Amino acid sequence: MRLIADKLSGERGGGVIFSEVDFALEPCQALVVTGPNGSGKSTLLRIVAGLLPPAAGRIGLEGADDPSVAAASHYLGHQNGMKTALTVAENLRFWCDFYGDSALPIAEALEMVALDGLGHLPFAVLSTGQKRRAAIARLLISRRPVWLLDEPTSGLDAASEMRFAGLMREHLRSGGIVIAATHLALGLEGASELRMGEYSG
Ligand SMILES: Nc1ncnc2c1ncn2[C@@H]1O[C@H](COP(=O)(O)OP(=O)(O)OP(=O)(O)O)[C@@H](O)[C@H]1O
Repeated sequence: MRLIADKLSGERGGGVIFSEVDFALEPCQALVVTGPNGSGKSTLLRIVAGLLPPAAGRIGLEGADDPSVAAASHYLGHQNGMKTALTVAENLRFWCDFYGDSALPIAEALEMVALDGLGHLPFAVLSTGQKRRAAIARLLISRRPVWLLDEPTSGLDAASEMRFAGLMREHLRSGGIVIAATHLALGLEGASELRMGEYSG
């Protein structure tokens, strides 16, 4: 399997944000997307995830049964994607049913993000960093080879950042692919970097 972006352009509100972006990623490889505010990192991730159409170019998986990245990916955006009125465990159960492929029991996923014992709480009462950790647990409950992460460590304390770096490394070791947009170091040695913001029209 190979994830290929070929001459991708992204538009927002009718204006071109970036153009001619190319990359190719194989299992065990990571791409860190950097660049100033507004340079198009989130737009690029949303295009890769299939949430926005590219203005031009192509994104897809070569050598997979389904060439769409959407079916093979977890997308963690700025929003955590959780219902505030449901408990943490109920939210994860929803996502597990949605993905339809249980990789790790919910209790174990919560342990991996150090939220064990908090699954019964309404998502709304968690702290900011705890909410982000619950959203990260969503990546663990079902196996999807491509992780698309937008500022994944936003709100995390140092211990949680280190724990999450370990989870990303484990995902890569087991043949996964990571694309992460970030302003912060993620602890992914050997990742390629795509620097946005050099588009001049
Ligand atoms: N729905 C929209 N309509 C018009 N313009 C938009 C829309 N969404 C985003 N933009 C613009 O597109 C540009 C790229 O935004 P994007 O969120 O992709 O940048 P970013 O690199 O992720 O920024 P940050 O580092 O602040 O998260 C920005 O100038 C933004 O204002």
